[in-house]
Amino acid sequence: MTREPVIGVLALQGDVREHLTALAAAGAAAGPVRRPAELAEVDGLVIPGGESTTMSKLAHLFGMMEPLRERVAAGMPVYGSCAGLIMLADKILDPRSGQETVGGIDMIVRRNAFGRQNESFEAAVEVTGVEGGPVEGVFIRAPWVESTGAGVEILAEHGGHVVAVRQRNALATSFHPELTGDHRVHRLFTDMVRDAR
Ligand SMILES: NC(=O)CC[C@H](N)C(=O)O
Repeated sequence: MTREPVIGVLALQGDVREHLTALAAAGAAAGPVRRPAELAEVDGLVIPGGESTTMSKLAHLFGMMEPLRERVAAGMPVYGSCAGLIMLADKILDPRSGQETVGGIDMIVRRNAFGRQNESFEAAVEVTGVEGGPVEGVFIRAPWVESTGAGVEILAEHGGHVVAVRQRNALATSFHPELTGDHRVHRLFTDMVRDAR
């Protein structure tokens, strides 16, 4: 018997509850992760949207930065949306001073690239690997991917900018599928976690 995959949501800051709901709808057992011991228990992890500068600070404070780096480097499936995408970038073009990332995707990202809070928008985005038509992309002070290394698969673009990528075990989107009630991206990630076990 195979149990359902256990997927954590990094719960230091950001829209944790929405991801937990989407993961449950996608068929995963989902729970919040704040401590290294909780991280050790999960098969995969979502890093939510929020504010990457704050999340980075809290990850240090909670002793999570190194454990996160280790597990991502060891192949744990991980999905980051918006601020989570920034956390998975090997490099930020315009980091706040002292801002660090977990890394895992060979890309350079630009924070707040699509504009400020009041320039947030929604757009239909065709995502490679997501069947059944475009997803409704919710972009809130969203980053874009400025450049990618050779091992990075580009899954989606919007307005000529890369907004979804995958490299090995790491998936990331500039937008927030957890806010739409469409669980196809979470299902894609849940399948990645299932395949990795
Ligand atoms: N909605 C979001 O996650 C915004 C991300 C935010 N601009 C950051 O730099 O972290």
